[in-house]
Amino acid sequence: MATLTRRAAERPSGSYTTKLLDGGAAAIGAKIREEAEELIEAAAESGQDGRNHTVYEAGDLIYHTLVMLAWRGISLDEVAAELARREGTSGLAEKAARNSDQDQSRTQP
Ligand SMILES: N=c1c2ncn([C@@H]3O[C@H](COP(=O)(O)OP(=O)(O)OP(=O)(O)O)[C@@H](O)[C@H]3O)c2ncn1[C@@H]1O[C@H](COP(=O)(O)O)[C@@H](O)[C@H]1O
Repeated sequence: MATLTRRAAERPSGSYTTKLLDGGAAAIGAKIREEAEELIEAAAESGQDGRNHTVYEAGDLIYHTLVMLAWRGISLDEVAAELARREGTSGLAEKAARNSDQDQSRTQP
């Protein structure tokens, strides 16, 4: 992440990360979408080869996600704080609370 933050500030030529950063959210987002698809496909593959492939594609997806954060000037600490804020709240409970908030705002004038 420190390397990617430096790339975002300095934009050296000959860097793949610089090329992505210069393409902005659209270019980085397209790679994230592509790598997410590849991760899903790899995870469905069986055996040790499928496992290794999944690790490889997860690395690609995480790298491109980190590039998006660097492009937005967001640190990993900020994401860690968001995850810490969620700690202990089940996704099901969080979703139920959100749906109940939406129902209330629909019934209130
Ligand atoms: N961790 C990574 C990393 N993971 C994946 N990739 C690149 O992400 C791309 C993945 O895209 P694909 O698999 O689709 O490969 P491709 O078809 O060649 O890619 P496209 O031309 O279609 O974009 C490949 O070019 C990989 O080399 C990465 N590139 C860089 N890093 C890290 O970022 C650092 C800085 O890299 P540079 O900015 O390029 O010097 C490196 O030292 C690494 O630590």
